[in-house]
Amino acid sequence: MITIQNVRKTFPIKGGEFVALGGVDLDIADNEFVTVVGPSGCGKTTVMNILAGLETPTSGQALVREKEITGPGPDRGVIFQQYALFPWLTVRKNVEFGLRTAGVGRDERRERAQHFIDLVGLHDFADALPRTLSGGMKQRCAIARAYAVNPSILLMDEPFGAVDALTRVRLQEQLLQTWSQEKRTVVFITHDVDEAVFLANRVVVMAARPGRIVEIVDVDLPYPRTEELRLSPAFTALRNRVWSAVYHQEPIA
Ligand SMILES: Nc1ncnc2c1ncn2[C@@H]1O[C@H](COP(=O)(O)OP(=O)(O)OP(=O)(O)O)[C@@H](O)[C@H]1O
Repeated sequence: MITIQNVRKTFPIKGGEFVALGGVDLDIADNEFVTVVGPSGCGKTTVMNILAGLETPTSGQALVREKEITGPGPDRGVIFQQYALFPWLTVRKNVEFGLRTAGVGRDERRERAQHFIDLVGLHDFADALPRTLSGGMKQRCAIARAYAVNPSILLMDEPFGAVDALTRVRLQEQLLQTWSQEKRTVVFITHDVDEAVFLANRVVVMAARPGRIVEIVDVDLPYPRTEELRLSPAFTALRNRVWSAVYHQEPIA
């Protein structure tokens, strides 16, 4: 369970302070898939950085299982838009990396890495170097690497932002397949309204100046989410609702 309680975050700027988050409250249940969508600068990455333990709130609290987040930890895996793979290591070695750091023995490392490499569909590329992989494959490798250390929470900041539209759709389906087999709590940031609705149990819509939550939309659609579902009236209705919440935000005085 993640609890965000009245979190404010300000940054000093010339002549005062900039309010990046002006009081954010959110509870996320274990194994829930939450997406966060909103215009540029509304504070999505700031929320993520606070959950990752890379930033601290100016006031308010962020907690995991009732314990205040005080820094990064193995209970939270972070996946960014840039792949952040080690270019000199093969897929397998990249996935094993965190396990090695955690002191997991060789055989178990192998086994766990192989499990997640298979799960993200990179079986045939386990011994390939990142530069020989497509963008989508690199991102699947990053997902396998995050999963391998067995965090209960995955924090994903625009992970599919750098790939083409078709690959993006495939990656969404792949991620949901992985998640349905290995449930984790996922907080997933995106600019893409379709992606936000397709993936989530709940879509959190944020607005800027100050960064805040303006609406939370329950996505009451069954998993597995399929292409057919993506084209259904129920999906379109939810997508339109989220779209309106994002793009028809009242400018505030
Ligand atoms: N270190 C900092 N110093 C000053 N301002 C900052 C700092 N970090 C973030 N901000 C400001 O806080 C606001 C929120 O930034 P954040 O990166 O969280 O937004 P975002 O919603 O993730 O945006 P985008 O979608 O463009 O990535 C922005 O206006 C940004 O300029």
